[in-house]
Parts: sequence; structure tokens; C-alpha cells
Amino acid sequence: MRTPIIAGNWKMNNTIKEALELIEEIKSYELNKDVEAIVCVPFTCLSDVKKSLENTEIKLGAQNIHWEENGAFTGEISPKMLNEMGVDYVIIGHSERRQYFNETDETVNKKIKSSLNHGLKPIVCVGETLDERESGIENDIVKKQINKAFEGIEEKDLDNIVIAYEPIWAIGTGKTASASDANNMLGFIRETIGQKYGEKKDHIRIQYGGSVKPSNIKELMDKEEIDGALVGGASLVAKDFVDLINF
Ligand SMILES: O=C[C@H](O)COP(=O)(O)O
Repeated sequence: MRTPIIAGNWKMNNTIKEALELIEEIKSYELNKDVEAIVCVPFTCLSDVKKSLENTEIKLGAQNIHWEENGAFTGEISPKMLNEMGVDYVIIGHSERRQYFNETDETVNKKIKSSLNHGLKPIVCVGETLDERESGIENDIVKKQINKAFEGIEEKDLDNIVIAYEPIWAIGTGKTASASDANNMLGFIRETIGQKYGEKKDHIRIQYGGSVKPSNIKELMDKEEIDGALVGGASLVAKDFVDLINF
């Protein structure tokens, strides 16, 4: 039995003041304790949000990481620094990082290993572009991303890794993959994991991401392979985020 997992990715939104207001509003609602809820906030908000989440079950996430512990990497944040701030999860390889900041399958792999070595749980993002889907090569693309991401990752680490499948054409566009398309791709990802790790594939949690909203969460979560959602826009509205957690 895999625990459902709903993660909000705030992206580059919310000042500290706005972040604290949003968290306070989320905390004013009753949340389903059987669902793991995470807020992945900008680096600048981590410390304040951490304090505000005390005495709640909501976990804290970051949106990126560098793989080195320290050094001459201007503008970067290390796993040691995130660990010190009490961060639980870190998003790795989000398509926006791959598209705008030269994130590659190689750096994704390094970041996953480094996160795990520092007690941080990676949320590993994969997904194809619209062109790739229309060319019918989405499975090849996602398989390559998965295989590269998991190079050198040990079976014992699978329980601490989450995969998020986000078709790039569905992010922030209002277009969602149909629940059955998403389910099929997540099943394919699980099979790909199974080729390397055997039955352990049934342990890893896989989320769908891309225009997830209160109106479509139930249909997605009803699917066998979908263990949760990585949510952008709807996670910025307290009631919507709560409705997703309480699907
Ligand atoms: O990380 C979240 C995804 O990019 C989805 O964003 P969205 O829910 O705004 O489409």
C-alpha cells in the first residue's frame, strides 16, 4: 500500500509574508492525515515556512539543489544547507529547470545521489514535450530519463524517492493528460523501474503533474498507478490545495 502524496510546487511565487499567509490559511482547514502533503517553497521562504509548519503533518520541500556540499558555485544551494533547514523533500529535474537552466539527465542523477546521501527525499521529474508525444516517442523519452536518473541508485533507496511524471505540454496550460493516459504512462514508468529493481517497483510512489485541480484530482487518484500529484498553480490557492489533499 503506497501512501498518497500531494506536493505543491510554488515555483517562483510568494514573498515570505505571502508564504506565511498562505500556510496560515492552509492550516485553518482540517487535512486528511492519510495523505502526505508537501509544500515546495522558494529558498527564501524555507526557514519561516519550516517554523510555521511546526505541529503540523505538512512536510517541507525545496525546488532545486546542487550536488556538491560546498564550493565555488555562485548562486547555488547545497544539500547540507537544505538539510540544516529541516527540508524533507527536494524537486529534481523539473522541466522548467531542464528547459531554462540546462538541467540534464546527468545532473539530475548527481542531484538524486547527493540528496539521498544527505537525508533528503528527491521528487524526480520526467516528461515529454508536445512534439515528442505527437511523434509517438514519449515512452522512449521517459524511459531514457528514468534509466539515466536511476543510474547507480541502490534498491534500498527506492522507498525514499518519488517520481513525478509531468508531460511538459500539460504544465500550466490547463491541458491535463487524460486520467487513463497518465495512468498508462505511470504504469510504463513502474515497469521501467521493475526492469532494474524487480518487485521493488511496487514500492516507489509516482505522481502525475500538469494542470491538476480540485475538479480532476479524484479521477486521477482513482487510477491504480497514480499515487499523487505534483501541483503548480492550484497549490498557490489555500482552499484548492486543501481540496487536493482531501480528495
Ligand atoms: O510542478 C508542477 C507542475 O509544473 C505543474 O504545474 P501546474 O499544476 O501549474 O500545471
